[in-house]
Amino acid sequence: MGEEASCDAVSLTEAGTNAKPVGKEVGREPAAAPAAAADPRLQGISDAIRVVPHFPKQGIMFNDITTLLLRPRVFKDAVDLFVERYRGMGIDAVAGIEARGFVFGPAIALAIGAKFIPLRKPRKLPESCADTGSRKQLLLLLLEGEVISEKYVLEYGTDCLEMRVGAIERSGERVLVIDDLVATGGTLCAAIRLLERAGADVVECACVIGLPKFKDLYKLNGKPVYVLVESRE
Ligand SMILES: O=P(O)(O)OC[C@H]1O[C@H](OP(=O)(O)OP(=O)(O)O)[C@H](O)[C@@H]1O
Ligand SMILES: Nc1ncnc2[nH]cnc12
Repeated sequence: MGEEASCDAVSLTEAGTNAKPVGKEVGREPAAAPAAAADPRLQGISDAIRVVPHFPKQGIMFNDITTLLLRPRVFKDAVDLFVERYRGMGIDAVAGIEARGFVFGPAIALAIGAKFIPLRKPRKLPESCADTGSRKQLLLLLLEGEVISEKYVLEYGTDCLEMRVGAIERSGERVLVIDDLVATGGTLCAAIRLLERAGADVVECACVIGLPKFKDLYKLNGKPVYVLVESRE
């Protein structure tokens, strides 16, 4: 198992406001100027996201990606931008966060030749249960099917993510975490903690959208977050 992650989402009271660059890492300085920064596909992606005020709670500007999904050209552009960045980086697995990370993660995983690991909301993953076979077979089955959980706080509530430990098949597998959006970073923190507990090496987190008011405020155990566009709120 990996070391305990030092991972903190921001508290909502720390949030300020910020500008709106695109196609870049947040949460740590990029090693080089982002190649995607001037990519014309980014404007189309930004334009295709609907911003809904006061959903699901008063004061939240909700970034809705379902409008982007209705435009296949733009949807493909978003997937392609990630594929172009991560192809050839020796990524073994793409871990997608339920639910919206499941929309982008599998397409990216298939295109870069990686396996897909679903990080699920509570009580969706079956734990192994066996009443036949040898003691050794039973033990292996239970270990392989073990499900681990991490609770977290996000922009508008609390939740929990779960993963099957056996999805990481050898220590040090290189994993990319995918979601549609990073706000406080609470969800990504929980994802990193789960993967590291299972022995993975989390290379980077990648989201279509970043909320600028939270960037630079969260610590994700030193892991960078790459976002395509910043919210227009
Ligand atoms: O950075 P954070 O403050 O943690 O927030 C980001 C998370 O919030 C949204 O998911 P949500 O929990 O609403 O779940 P859903 O995708 O099932 O709607 C979004 O898809 C991210 O997973
Ligand atoms: N503002 C927001 N829009 C969409 N999803 C979110 N998850 C957390 N904050 C969000």
